[in-house]
Amino acid sequence: MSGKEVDIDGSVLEGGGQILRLAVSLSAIQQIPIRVNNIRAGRDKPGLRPQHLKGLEVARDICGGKLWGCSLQSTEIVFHPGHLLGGEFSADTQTAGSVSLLIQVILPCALFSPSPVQLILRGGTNADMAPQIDYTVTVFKGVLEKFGATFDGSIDKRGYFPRGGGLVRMNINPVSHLQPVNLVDAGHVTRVWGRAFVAGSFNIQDANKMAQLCQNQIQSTFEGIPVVISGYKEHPQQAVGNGSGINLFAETSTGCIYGGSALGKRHLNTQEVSAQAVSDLLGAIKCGGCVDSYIQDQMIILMALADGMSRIKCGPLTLHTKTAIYIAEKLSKARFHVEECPDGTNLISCEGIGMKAVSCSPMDF
Ligand SMILES: Nc1ncnc2c1ncn2[C@@H]1O[C@H](COP(=O)(O)OP(=O)(O)OP(=O)(O)O)[C@@H](O)[C@H]1O
Repeated sequence: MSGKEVDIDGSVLEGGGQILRLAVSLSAIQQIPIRVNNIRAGRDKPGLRPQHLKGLEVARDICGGKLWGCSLQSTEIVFHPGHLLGGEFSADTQTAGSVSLLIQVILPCALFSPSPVQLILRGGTNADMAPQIDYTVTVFKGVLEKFGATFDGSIDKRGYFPRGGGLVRMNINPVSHLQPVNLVDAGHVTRVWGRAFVAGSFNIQDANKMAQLCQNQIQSTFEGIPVVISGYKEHPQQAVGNGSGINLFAETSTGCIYGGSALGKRHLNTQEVSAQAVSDLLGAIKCGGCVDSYIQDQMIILMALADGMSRIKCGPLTLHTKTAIYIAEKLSKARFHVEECPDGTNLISCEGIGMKAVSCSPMDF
C-alpha cells in the first residue's frame, strides 16, 4: 500500500454501502487508488456485510485490481484498480444480499470495459432496502438507455429473505461514451403495468388479490389509460424459498418510467402490501419529477461519467442522492448543481467528464 490513495470517509451523509459501491466503481473506471474508512458507520452493524464483500471482490476482478481489508465486518479497505477487462464474472452473496446492488457496483465498470461482460450473479433478487431485480431491469434499464447504454439477460431463479439463492445472468456491451440526458418534461402517464408475485408456500390467490387491489386503486386514479397488473405464483424451479411482493411501473408521454414496489413479510397482509406499492408509485408520479426517488441516486454516476451536460428534474433530493453527488465530486471532475424550482421540484444538472472506453486495439505485426 503506497499511501497515494484518495481517502473516502464511509460515514458521510447516508453512511451506508452505497458510498463503497460508488467509490469503488469510480475508482476502477478512472484508475484512481482509494482508501475507504468508517465503512457503513451510519448503520446498526457497521463494516462489510457479505453482499458488500462480494461486490468488492468482483469489482477487483473486473479491473485486475488489488484489494486489502476485504473481510466481513471490516471498516476499512484499500483498493488499487488495474485495467478494466471484458469476459465472464460471477458473484454470490450467499445470503439474500441483493443482486441488484451487485449490479450497481459492476455495471458502470462493465460499460467502459474493452470487450463485452457477462455476469452470473447469485443472491436475493427481491430483497428489502434495495432495488428488486424487476426494478433494475425496467426502471434502471430505461434510464440507462437514455444515456445510450443497455444490457440484457435473464432472471433464472428468484431468491428472497433470508435464504437468497436467486440467479441472474446479464450481458453488457461496452459503450464508447455515455451521452448526456435532458429529462425535464415529465409529461402525463400513458400506461401502468406490474406484477404481484408469491413463491413457495404462499397461494396464487394472494398474488391475484394483490394484483386486483392495485389494479382497482390505480385505475380509479388514472381513468382511461391502460392498467395491467397480473398475479403470479413463481414456478418452484424458478424460486428458492418463500416470498411475496409487488412491482408496479408507470410510463409517461415523454418516456419517463417510475417504479413503486413492496415486499410481503412472513405473514402476508395483501392489503398492506398493495397499499404500500400503490402509494410508492403514486408518490413518485405526483412529485412532478421525471424520475422516482430511488433512481435519483442511481443515475448520479451516469451523469458524472457522461459526455456533456445532463439535466434531470426530480422531487425532493434524497440523502442517498446527496451522498452520491458528494462521492462523484470527490472522485471525479464532474460538478453538480441543484436548483430548487418554483413548483417544488429540483433540477439536478451536471457537466459530466466524458469518460471514454479503453478500446482493445488489435496487435500490429
Ligand atoms: N424500493 C426500492 N426500489 C428501488 N431502489 C431502492 C429501493 N430501496 C432502496 N433502493 C436503492 O438501493 C440502494 C441502497 O443503498 P444503501 O447504501 O442504503 O444500501 P446497502 O448497500 O444495503 O447498505 P446499507 O446496508 O449500508 O444500507 C440505493 O441505491 C437505493 O436507491
